Amino acid sequence: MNLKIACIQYDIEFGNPQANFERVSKEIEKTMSQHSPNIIVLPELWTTGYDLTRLNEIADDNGEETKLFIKNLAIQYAVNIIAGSVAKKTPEGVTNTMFVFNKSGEIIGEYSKLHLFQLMDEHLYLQSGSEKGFFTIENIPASGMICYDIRFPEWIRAHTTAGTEILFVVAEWPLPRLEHWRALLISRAIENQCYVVACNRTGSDPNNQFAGHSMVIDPWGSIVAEAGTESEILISEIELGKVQEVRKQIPIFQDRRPSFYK
Ligand SMILES: O=C(O)CCC(=O)C(=O)O
Repeated sequence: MNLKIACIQYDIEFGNPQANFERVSKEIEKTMSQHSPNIIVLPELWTTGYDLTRLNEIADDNGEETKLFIKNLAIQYAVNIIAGSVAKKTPEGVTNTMFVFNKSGEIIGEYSKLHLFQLMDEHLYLQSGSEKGFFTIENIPASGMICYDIRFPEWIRAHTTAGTEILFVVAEWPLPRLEHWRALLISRAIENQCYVVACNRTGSDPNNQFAGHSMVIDPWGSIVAEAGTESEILISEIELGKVQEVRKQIPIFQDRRPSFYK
């Protein structure tokens, strides 16, 4: 089975959800008319950016506005959407949360970032999630990860030992650590023998310049597609059969010795 995937990497407007909703609506319209993918992926915190000090004002109450907006687009274009992540206001605080919609507009996944990134003050303004990132998309077991999560191979392993074949990563990854981004994503694909589909943002905010370089990597670790540092729609086609092929050729999931890893 082949799937066409579009990662929409763009320059998020700092602290301006309305402008970002409008931008994403136009980008999805363009993506669908030019490429008709099966799945669209957006970056991390795409409604607000890292405007953390104003989250109380601009975070989305229980994610309701985002969910309605994405649901309508998914139905209108009959497309699955990994809706990056957004600042979701809950009674316990604000989480950095991914919503996943299928092409009928049903919500099929929700994941809140587990590892908060202290270098960008996330721990001061955000609450960590506590659930795994599993969902099933087009009958394929998949998982969502958010940015800093990719530095924790044990977290990702907890998803791939349970069957994940595609790892969707959404990010606001800064340019000075571009080579970490590339190396970590390629490593996660090789060691887990899964597809990695990673969507990063471009541009800058008052504190950081971001790397772009959204990437799609196959289970052998080969790069299927990679964007540059500017805004673009990165299109790729993935062949799901490759996951089982690679897992058969080098059977790491059978050869693991977890009793020695404690
Ligand atoms: O780990 C890194 O270097 C970047 C992480 C990050 O920017 C984030 O989690 O938002």
